[in-house]
Amino acid sequence: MSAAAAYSTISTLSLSSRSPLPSAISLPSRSLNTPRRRLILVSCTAGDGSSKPTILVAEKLGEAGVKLLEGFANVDCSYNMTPEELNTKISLCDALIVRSGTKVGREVFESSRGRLKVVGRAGVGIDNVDLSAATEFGCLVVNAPTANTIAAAEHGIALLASMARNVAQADASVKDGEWKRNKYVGVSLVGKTLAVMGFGKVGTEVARRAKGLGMRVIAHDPYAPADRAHAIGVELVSFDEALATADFISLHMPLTPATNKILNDETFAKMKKGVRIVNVARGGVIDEDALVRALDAGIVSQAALDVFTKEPPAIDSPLVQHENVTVTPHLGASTMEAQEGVAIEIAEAVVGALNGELAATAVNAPMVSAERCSSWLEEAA
Ligand SMILES: NC(=O)C1=CN([C@@H]2O[C@H](COP(=O)(O)OP(=O)(O)OC[C@H]3O[C@@H](n4cnc5c(N)ncnc54)[C@H](O)[C@@H]3O)[C@@H](O)[C@H]2O)C=CC1
Ligand SMILES: O=C(O)C(=O)COP(=O)(O)O
Repeated sequence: MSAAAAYSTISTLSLSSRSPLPSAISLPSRSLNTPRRRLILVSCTAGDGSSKPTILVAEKLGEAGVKLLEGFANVDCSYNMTPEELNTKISLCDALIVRSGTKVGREVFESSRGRLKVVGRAGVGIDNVDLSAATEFGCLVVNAPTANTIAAAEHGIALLASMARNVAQADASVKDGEWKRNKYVGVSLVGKTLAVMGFGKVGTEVARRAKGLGMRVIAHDPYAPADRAHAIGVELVSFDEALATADFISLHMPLTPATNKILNDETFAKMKKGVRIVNVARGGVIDEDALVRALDAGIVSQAALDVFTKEPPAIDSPLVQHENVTVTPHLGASTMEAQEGVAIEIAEAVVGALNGELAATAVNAPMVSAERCSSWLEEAA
């Protein structure tokens, strides 16, 4: 199908025909009488007139994904670039693929001077991409929302169980020549209440697994339907009820202005004394200084953290060094299986978008102007 034909087909589709957008940028629900918003397509040949577009891969991507990209484009895998190197290279690229370690801020779009058409986020969270700048510069942002769900949920459960039994601390102690069986007595999971904060893809899989461990699972999510929760035996509760009831809290919401530092001095004060917290979502959803205070005060007895406001965190961070805190270096999505899946998912999304196909995982498509889109299509025709 030509790009123009594809555009005319797609422009008649409504948002409701697609899988839901990630909640971080969920669109307001539409009444039946509201005009349907149009989806937008990108179509592209190389900006320099050659037949192939150029795709810059800025962080390690699974081999199958790279191969898929190479079948369609010139692929430049340049890992560990400085921001300056990225800004220099970007003006020669039609698409950019990143994970969570690359900040794609306004200056990247400015430096691209209009050539960058697609940013692919090889994972779920798009908080490292400036979506409004992308939209302003007419660049489509796509993510890979499904392939790492299980990996993230499994890591959440791994942290939950290892925190409850002091596995990391006990391991370090034995390796130090100690044998402190009394010091590392843990707590049981069975019969305890777990509050899943953010009952989306990862949260739901964590809830299922926690039920299998004999936990009572409640969830808080302002946008999740109660019947989906009930179907797996989970009760949806208010934010305050979740805080007041939970023995364990597991965070699975995106980082947005609304969730930034959602756990803070005020909300820690509402928690059950001795609560244990797992964070496989984003560091920014917790006020990290407040968490240290809550740990020191015994409000929070333990925390297991995969993500940090600044990654990597400072080596002397009082949070990282706290004896009741277990940390991992943002490993939630890091299984062999998830990384291969994510690589394919993002490569297909980016190639599809550059080809002018419907970008099912676009996170800003409805906000890119139709005029901008039409100009790409004219260029491509
Ligand atoms: N540590 C890691 O390597 C990984 C981290 N993640 C993080 O986990 C997050 C969730 O991933 P998915 O479950 O795939 O996304 P998702 O979009 O399926 O689920 C997120 C859920 O959070 C809910 N939510 C939004 N605002 C909320 C609020 N104020 N309070 C409670 N719930 C709220 C949404 O309604 C949605 O149901 C991602 O945004 C990402 O930041 C995801 C994968 C791997
Ligand atoms: O998918 C996500 O949101 C993640 O946090 C995974 O991040 P990563 O791709 O492993 O840098």
